[in-house]
Amino acid sequence: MTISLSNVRYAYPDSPDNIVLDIPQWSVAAKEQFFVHGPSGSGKSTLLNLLSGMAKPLGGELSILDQRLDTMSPQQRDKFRANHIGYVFQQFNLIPYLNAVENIELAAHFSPQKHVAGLAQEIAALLSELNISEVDRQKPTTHLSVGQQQRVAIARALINKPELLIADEPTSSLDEQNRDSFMALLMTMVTEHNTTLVFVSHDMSLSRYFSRTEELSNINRAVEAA
Ligand SMILES: Nc1ncnc2c1ncn2[C@@H]1O[C@H](COP(=O)(O)OP(=O)(O)OP(=O)(O)O)[C@@H](O)[C@H]1O
Repeated sequence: MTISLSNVRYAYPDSPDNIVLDIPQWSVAAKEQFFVHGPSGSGKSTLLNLLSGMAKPLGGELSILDQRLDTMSPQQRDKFRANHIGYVFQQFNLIPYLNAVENIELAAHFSPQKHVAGLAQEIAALLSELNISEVDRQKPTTHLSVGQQQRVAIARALINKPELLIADEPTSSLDEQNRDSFMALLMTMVTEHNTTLVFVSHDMSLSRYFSRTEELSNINRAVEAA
């Protein structure tokens, strides 16, 4: 299993009585493309924070790639994330004044052992695969179209060859056409790279792209109690 949760509970430190997540059992197999659906405030981003090691469960067992995140120190979780997990965010979070290559180099910097042979060639290959021209690679990313920024964000998420890719509503600010092309490209890339994908959104229409779909309320007991 790429992801395995058992009796995982979480509350934010400033509201310890408000249990946001209480997940008895949940798992995602390697190379699965998993869609987690839920309304605003249901805990989707919180779940992703736990999976990526940015937050630590209050209790229970949380394993990613057969390693227990819940017993790691914050530093160990940071290192684990850099080495094994890619992230695509809602607003892509590219650094606007850096160009595409520099944005990707920065991500690669946090996982140096994955790039023993030619980082520049790896970036060039990925950007070619994603159809970002030589000229566009040199522009600050604010000067790129939304569609181009999406593709740079995918390249940045994949440069460290993560076994697990996490996507947090990356289509929420896109029009229908951009959304469809982003989804098609994302699915092609994760299939080609044998990446496990966990994608959260409130937009149920996206479920058609995925091999598995789950309502967060079906795995999270805290929702019923709320
Ligand atoms: N930093 C925080 N401190 C305290 N409570 C928080 C914090 N972040 C989120 N919450 C609470 O946790 C619950 C789940 O929030 P979360 O952001 O995970 O939901 P979501 O499903 O991702 O929502 P959205 O679709 O609107 O992004 C909400 O009740 C929210 O108020």
